[in-house]
Amino acid sequence: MTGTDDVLLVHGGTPLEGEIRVRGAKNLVPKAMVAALLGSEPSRLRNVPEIRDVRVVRGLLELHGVTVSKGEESGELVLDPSHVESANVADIDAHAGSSRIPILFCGPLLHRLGHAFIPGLGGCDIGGRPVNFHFDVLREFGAVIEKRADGQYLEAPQRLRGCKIKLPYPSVGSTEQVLLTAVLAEGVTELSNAAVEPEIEDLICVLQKMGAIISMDTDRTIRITGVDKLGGYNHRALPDRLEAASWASAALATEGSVYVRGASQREMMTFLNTYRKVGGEFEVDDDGIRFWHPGGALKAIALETDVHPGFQTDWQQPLVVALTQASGLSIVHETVYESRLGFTSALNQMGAHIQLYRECLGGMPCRFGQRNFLHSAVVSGPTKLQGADLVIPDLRGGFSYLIAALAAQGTSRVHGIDLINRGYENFMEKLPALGARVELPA
Ligand SMILES: CC(=O)N[C@H]1[C@@H](OP(=O)(O)OP(=O)(O)OC[C@H]2O[C@@H](n3ccc(=O)[nH]c3=O)[C@H](O)[C@@H]2O)O[C@H](CO)[C@@H](O)[C@@H]1O
Ligand SMILES: C=C(OP(=O)(O)O)C(=O)O
Repeated sequence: MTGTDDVLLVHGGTPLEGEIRVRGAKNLVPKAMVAALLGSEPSRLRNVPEIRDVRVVRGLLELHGVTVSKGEESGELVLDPSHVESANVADIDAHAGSSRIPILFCGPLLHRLGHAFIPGLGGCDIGGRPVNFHFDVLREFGAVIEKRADGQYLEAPQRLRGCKIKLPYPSVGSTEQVLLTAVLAEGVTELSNAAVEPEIEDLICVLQKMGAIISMDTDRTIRITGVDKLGGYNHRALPDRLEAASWASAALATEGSVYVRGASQREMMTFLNTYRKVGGEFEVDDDGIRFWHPGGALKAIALETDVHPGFQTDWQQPLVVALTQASGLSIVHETVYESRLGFTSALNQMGAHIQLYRECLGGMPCRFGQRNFLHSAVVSGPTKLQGADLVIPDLRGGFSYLIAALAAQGTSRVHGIDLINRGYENFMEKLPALGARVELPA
């Protein structure tokens, strides 16, 4: 989608009503695809959504000699890593800036080839997003890393060795980096202060199916005993709890009712508690969750994002739009990314009252408190929103703008909607299916 195709006209004021389906998680599927590189046999991944991050990783895997084909069922990929050693990676630069996943190729490529080249990373612009933890842990395993103008060049002069690591912060990507590297390293790796997001547990399930030996303690410690060889896996990806929560927030902000087929309660417990506190209702059944606005006033809340099992940061932006419709003052403290509240200035242009603060307004001071980042917000509501011209800043901010435009009176022009394809499967079909009045400009 380019040019005017990348603009969506949203005519607001209609509640979202109906049913949509979510498939496998954006934050698991691409990583499970990378894990296939570690195997000596083909892997089968099911419940794969058609989103851009999956296409990007597919392209990178193919460049590295992995054959990726459709399986028998819809949403199934078969990944065959038999020819990785003979791959030609001359075109890898074309993938620079496309997503954050290339950094996770380090361990698997070092094991298979003894070297790896990682082009510049992409991902959402919601903070500095350094990768220092990743390279620090890879050095602990014995990798040698050289920064070049076009990316990072890594070598493993000998087989990588298991090690004892403590992450400075429970980073999701760094935990996955350790897992994907330690499973084939020599000896035992002990990772403390690890992230324990549901997508990480699902990645551990994938690796265990391949033959890895991984145990998790209750204190964020993960122990991995390296093995000499891994096989393939057959795995159904866990559902996307982030997309599910986005549709739930859209139902609340537009005073609608949306059944999210595929949504799973277990991974959404913290979100569901918060949803209930705001005044949203939900009903869980075996196939999904229905979310709705029961009528009457929504309630203001205090919200702090955190690592799992806290309130996931990717849930924050869509829910903030619903908080503009709650009565009273809501407080939002973003503790995972230092710049994830910038999207609120456009909401203010639409009529919201959101004031940002440098101080930690949550219960606990966070890493950003003394560092001049506008990472807390006070949302005063309820406020009527008016349609506006909006430019999408990042993935969740983009979906939040769609929600705001749907909740607003009048028409909004939303620019840059292609970015939403990174993580929301078929959202252009799902919106009208829920009764949203959206159109591409003539
Ligand atoms: C593709 C994917 O799965 N993306 C998710 C992943 O991102 P990602 O894995 O990039 O996020 P991390 O958990 O690593 O980042 C968390 C915090 O750690 C910091 N940090 C991280 C690595 C590092 O080397 N140095 C460092 O300082 C980051 O700047 C950030 O402040 O987890 C985030 C937190 O749940 C989610 O918002 C993203 O949707
Ligand atoms: C921040 C996100 O993703 P990424 O890490 O891929 O940029 C997200 O999914 O909201």
